[in-house]
Amino acid sequence: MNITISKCTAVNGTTGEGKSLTKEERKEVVEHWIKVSKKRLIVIVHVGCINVKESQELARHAQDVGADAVASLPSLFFKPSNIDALVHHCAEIAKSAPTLPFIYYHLPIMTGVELNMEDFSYRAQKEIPNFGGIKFSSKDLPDMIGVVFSGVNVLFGCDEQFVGGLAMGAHGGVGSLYNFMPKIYHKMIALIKQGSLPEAREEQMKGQRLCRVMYKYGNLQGGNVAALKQIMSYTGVEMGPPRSPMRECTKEEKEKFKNELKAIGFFEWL
Ligand SMILES: CC(=O)N[C@@H]([C@@H](O)[C@H](O)[C@H](O)CO)[C@@H](O)CC(=O)C(=O)O
Repeated sequence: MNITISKCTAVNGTTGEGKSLTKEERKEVVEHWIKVSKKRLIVIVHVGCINVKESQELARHAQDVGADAVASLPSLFFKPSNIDALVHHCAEIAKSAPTLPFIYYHLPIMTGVELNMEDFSYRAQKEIPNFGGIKFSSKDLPDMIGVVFSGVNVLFGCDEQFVGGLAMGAHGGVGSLYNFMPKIYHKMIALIKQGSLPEAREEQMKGQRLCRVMYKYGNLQGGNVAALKQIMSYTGVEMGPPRSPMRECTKEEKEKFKNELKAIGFFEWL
């Protein structure tokens, strides 16, 4: 069993954050990540857009500049209403970067597209020659285990449920908490591998404590990404302000936020 976790920003290049960026900015971010990663990191470029042409352009760009894989959400306004439409949409994007694995990015809470991923997996393996797996950011673990048994790679994306995801067969994780508390998540992997479930749960509870504070400020700021950026700044990595419709914390909020993180022990987990 080879389980890995990945820092979301490092691996996806243009995901959570990237959804607020223009196409040109996204290309710039990708080029920069590829330059600084110098092949030490796997760079998976998220290319989901509101229309397929722009996704194809970003996929081509990712392939041209040396990315390792592309990933895409479904189309975000005209949403695929059935598996046929989703497979077709993914195939259209995947064929624009034919030498790279294509990963479908299943994030129903944000996209509203909640099709059965087990059914999708069987179809995608047959119909998308470079299909490489699913980033599974849904809490529907029964659906996830179906994907695992279809033979498809699963990168799990619900950080507050990582232990559950691993227990159900996820092969790795891509998420936002790994940006600032990777040690805790590496520990979860090690504990699961050695069969120490109670200890793994202890570590998972830290993730849950973090999420409860993060959601509170994410709600105030108009989105979790804004709160996640704020947490990054407490670890010494300044990410700049979030983009509209999210907002930065006020000075008082920043102080309170930091104190609440201190109270749960966050700074000892780094
Ligand atoms: C809905 C959402 O934003 N999910 C996050 C999680 O990492 C999430 O922040 C974490 O599980 C806490 O809820 C990722 O799966 C999403 C992500 O990696 C991305 O948008 O690129």
